[in-house]
Amino acid sequence: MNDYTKTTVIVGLGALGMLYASQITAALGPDNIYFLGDRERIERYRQTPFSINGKPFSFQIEDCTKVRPVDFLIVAVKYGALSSALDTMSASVGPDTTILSVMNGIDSEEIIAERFGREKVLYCVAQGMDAMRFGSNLTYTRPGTLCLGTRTEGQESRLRDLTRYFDRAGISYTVEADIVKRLWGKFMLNVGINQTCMAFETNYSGVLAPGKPNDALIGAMKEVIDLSKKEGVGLSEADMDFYINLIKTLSPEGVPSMRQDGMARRYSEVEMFSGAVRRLAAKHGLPVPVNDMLYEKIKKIEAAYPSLPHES
Ligand SMILES: NC(=O)C1=CN([C@@H]2O[C@H](COP(=O)(O)OP(=O)(O)OC[C@H]3O[C@@H](n4cnc5c(N)ncnc54)[C@H](OP(=O)(O)O)[C@@H]3O)[C@@H](O)[C@H]2O)C=CC1
Ligand SMILES: CC(C)(CO)C(=O)C(=O)O
Repeated sequence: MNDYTKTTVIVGLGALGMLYASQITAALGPDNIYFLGDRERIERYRQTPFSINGKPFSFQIEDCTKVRPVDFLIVAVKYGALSSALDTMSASVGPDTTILSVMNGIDSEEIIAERFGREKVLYCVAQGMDAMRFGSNLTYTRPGTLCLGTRTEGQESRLRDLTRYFDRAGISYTVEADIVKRLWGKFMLNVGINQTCMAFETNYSGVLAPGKPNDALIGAMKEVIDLSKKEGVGLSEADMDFYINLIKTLSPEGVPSMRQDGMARRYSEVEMFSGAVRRLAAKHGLPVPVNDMLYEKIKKIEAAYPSLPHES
């Protein structure tokens, strides 16, 4: 089978799902890429006009119960939806399927590996994109990069197959020597920027300027540096500066995915960020007051949502 006929399936028709589907379709055509849905989603999506940068976006969607195992599977849902996504994707996973999670946080790969087998899961960190989804409309100017790596012996050929496919699909990637450090570096950024933008209801310029949000950004990231040392990962302030500089390359009016959730009154990934920091910090007896403050602020915002919103 050549790389043009490899089949890719995406779980999560949101910001990143649309971003990668459109890139793959533009390079390789629409035939071998589709989204997975249950009956309700398929019906709902058929009645919804989707767009990317103002242009209509069309896509294939298949009933998740009626599909066969595929070559590549991209998991692109929010943290709260991961457990349902595992059910959605189960018929698409066979012994040769390679699974990639573009989710933020430090544990989605572990959760997926527990269900489907660790040999199938390559590690991935999605960074540098300025994707913003409001409703069914995605805008972006920077598609970012997927940082890839392995943590299980014997995955070299899976990684080689994937990078060959990405070369043809025009998806930017790097292969990381230390994927755990990369995962934690991005986690540190999200714990800072995503939570601060949501908690203070602001955008990148509001967080980067001197003031309380900026203090929270730096404080929350420094707590992750301390935690990373306890966990044997060893992030440094140089890593923090690298990630803050990355945010400075994005549009000052832009907002991260978590603030997009807040604006749409969707429950956020707070458990994947300060929730995880607090759980790990408790294990080490490490105080994390900035993350405690952000956690409480975000929970309070969510508690004031008018009614249970739909996930999208
Ligand atoms: N947006 C960004 O710029 C970046 C995001 N990330 C991370 O990537 C992950 C995805 O984020 P993002 O793309 O923004 O998320 P979105 O909220 O834009 O999209 C997630 C989509 O998943 C769908 N979904 C939920 N459950 C299921 C299911 N069981 N089966 C099929 N579809 C499902 C939802 O659709 P429905 O409406 O039908 O429920 C929703 O549209 C997150 O972990 C985020 O932190 C990482 C880097 C950048
Ligand atoms: C920090 C950022 C914007 C990186 O692209 C991100 O990961 C997010 O929006 O969740």
